[in-house]
Amino acid sequence: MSTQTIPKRPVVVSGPSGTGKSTLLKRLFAAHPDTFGFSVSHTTRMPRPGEKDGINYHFVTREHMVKAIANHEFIESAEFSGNMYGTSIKAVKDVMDNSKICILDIDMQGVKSVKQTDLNARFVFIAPPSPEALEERLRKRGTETEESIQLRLQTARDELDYAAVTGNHDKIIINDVLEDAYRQLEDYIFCKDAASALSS
Ligand SMILES: Nc1ncnc2c1ncn2[C@@H]1O[C@H](COP(=O)(O)OP(=O)(O)OP(=O)(O)O)[C@@H](O)[C@H]1O
Repeated sequence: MSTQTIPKRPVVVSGPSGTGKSTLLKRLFAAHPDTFGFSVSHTTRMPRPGEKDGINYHFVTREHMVKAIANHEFIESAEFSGNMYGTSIKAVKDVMDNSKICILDIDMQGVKSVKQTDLNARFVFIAPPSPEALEERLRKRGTETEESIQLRLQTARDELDYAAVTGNHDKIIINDVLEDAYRQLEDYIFCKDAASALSS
């Protein structure tokens, strides 16, 4: 690795479900174990035995979370089985303060939301080689029902339309051959390609 300073700007990685984000990120984290940090999410659910506040989650009341969301303190939030979960802007800043690059694997709404903040993030979109390949990956993964696959493919169309607009992302990587896509991601994050040199 060169001595060039790597920007600590958060990197937002988005793309349709099944396009390979988790696969690429898992590899990135394994290859660079000390470079990246994760933002600690908030939740209104009770801590499970052994879970620590501020480590596993920021455990907060529903009242606190509702107020903070109304106050635009959150990038994204959602409700699952009666509990609220979300990522706050401060949680991302905490990662930066710790001299780590925060990677945010979020959806299109999350991307738009990050753009409204002062996080000065870089935006990477992971695209499938084709809609057919995306469908095949979702089916092969074997984690979704037919209904869920259809929903994901429908959402993918909107995400691809959004990504087709110049300027919405700083870097678009087509995840066809995994090895090639991984190299492009790594090069972009570590500023070894032209696009990142311009945007950092
Ligand atoms: N370049 C590739 N070629 C073929 N298959 C791939 C490639 N990249 C990932 N896959 C496979 O595609 C499937 C979907 O990948 P993955 O789970 O990483 O997607 P994701 O974008 O993280 O999805 P989600 O948003 O739903 O979490 C996995 O089974 C993975 O092994």
